[in-house]
Amino acid sequence: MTTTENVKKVAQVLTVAGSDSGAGAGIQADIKVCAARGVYCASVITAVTAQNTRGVQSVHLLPPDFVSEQLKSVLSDFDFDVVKTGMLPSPEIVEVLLRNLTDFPVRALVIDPVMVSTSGHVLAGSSILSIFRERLLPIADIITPNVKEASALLGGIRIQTVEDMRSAAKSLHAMGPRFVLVKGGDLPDSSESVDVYFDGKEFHELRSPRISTRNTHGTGCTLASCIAAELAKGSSMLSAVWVAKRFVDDALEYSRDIAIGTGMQGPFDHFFSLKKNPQSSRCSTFNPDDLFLYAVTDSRMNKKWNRSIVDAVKAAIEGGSTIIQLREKEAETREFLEGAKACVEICRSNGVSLLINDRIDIALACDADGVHVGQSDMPVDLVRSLLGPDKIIGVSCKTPEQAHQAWKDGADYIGSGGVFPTNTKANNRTIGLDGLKEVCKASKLPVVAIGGIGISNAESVMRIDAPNLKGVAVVSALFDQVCVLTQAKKLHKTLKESKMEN
Ligand SMILES: Cc1ncc(COP(=O)(O)OP(=O)(O)O)c(N)n1
Ligand SMILES: Cc1nc(C(=O)O)sc1CCOP(=O)(O)O
Ligand SMILES: [Mg+2]
Repeated sequence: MTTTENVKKVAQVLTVAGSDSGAGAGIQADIKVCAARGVYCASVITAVTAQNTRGVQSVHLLPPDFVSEQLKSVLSDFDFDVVKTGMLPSPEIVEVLLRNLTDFPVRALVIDPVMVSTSGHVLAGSSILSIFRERLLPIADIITPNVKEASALLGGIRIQTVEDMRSAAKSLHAMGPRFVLVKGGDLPDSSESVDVYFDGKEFHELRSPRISTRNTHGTGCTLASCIAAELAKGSSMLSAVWVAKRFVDDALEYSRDIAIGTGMQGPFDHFFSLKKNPQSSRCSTFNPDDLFLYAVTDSRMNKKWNRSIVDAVKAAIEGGSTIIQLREKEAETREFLEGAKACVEICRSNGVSLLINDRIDIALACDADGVHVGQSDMPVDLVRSLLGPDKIIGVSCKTPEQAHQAWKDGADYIGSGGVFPTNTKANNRTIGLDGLKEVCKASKLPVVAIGGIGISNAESVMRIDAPNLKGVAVVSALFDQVCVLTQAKKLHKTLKESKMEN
């Protein structure tokens, strides 16, 4: 028996779904992803499937009364933050779910309208469509259909383009859910995986490179459960959706070549983050192309222009910045932490990574995506051991020796400068374009150039012949300006043009 004084609240999800004997999808995937995201997951089983990596051999529906028994057991006992549904194979089972949700109201409901398995087996037929449309969708916080499921829910309309996905998302939103995510993984002929998110007012297209692997069984269940897990921890909806998309991409990337089973639909590894080796092919959320337009904030400039850190970051992202670093040299710890937490939320909602300059403590406290450290800050190997394998670590290097060490220590990227003289950082040694080239040549790591860079000279930087030079990091060119948004847009355009010319 626990007393109320010493209880520690644990984020909790309930999944109501089918069992997959191969453990790639269904209940088994849901429990794994929640565990990987640090969330407790209870399970109510609606059906038991006999399936493996070759397909679904047989499906056994549990009696609705017994599904109801399970729902009552857990809903009357646990304090769920989110209920997530997967395979709801009959109208009777949907009916008992609805009844239990009336008896035990929940805070958030994530509906993954599972209808057909990856192998093409029907898991819930057309008989469930009307109860879904009329009773379940109107109470959902988010629904996550793929294009086939979206089409079925909308009476069989054709969905073949991103434009079709947008109008499908709008029509589904009109049926009542607060948010809609139409997953475009099945769209033909695309090098990208594009998901369309609609909140009733705005659309967001969530894009990522398509990962070529046979190990995709369970991606839908994983995505929906990861959204549920992030919501349970307190994320906003858009931020939860971005985190879930990145989680699935990272898991697929890590599991690209694993071999489990002999069929065409292999499972992937939900616990990849426990296994990654910092020295080798780490596949954190870091994409080197994110270094393209790297915005570094400055507390003095924000003060001078009477701008909050949040407004500065919002404008930089809207203008096309692809990664943000909070470099608040003069901020008090408490004020910095509050600003950093708000910026983490904004960045997550826009799929942009947020790093903290120097302050490992702040990065840990606000769950930032990583840190940037210099040669006189905490050593990279120690930062890695404090932050773990998933976080992004950047390190400043002025020499080939430092660049070589950065890779050995497990950094993700190098910031190299000052390329040109700067007024932003006192007594900074300028290394010039030649110094930048030497650093790039000495390392396998991606490099971002920094120091005195702006619209007038960004092209000369991007033109140096170094494939691992990924972009420019700027402070005053964005933040010591009347309008951050306008300057970010202009710089983004200049960078894009010089990239196309290369
Ligand atoms: C992207 C990037 N590159 C270099 C730096 C400089 O870091 P550091 O040498 O630690 O100097 P301070 O920024 O702490 O003054 C950076 N911040 N970002
Ligand atoms: C923070 C920082 N680091 C540098 C380095 O050489 O490592 S130069 C620099 C300041 C960059 O500011 P601006 O874009 O205003 O010149
Ligand atoms: Mg530093």
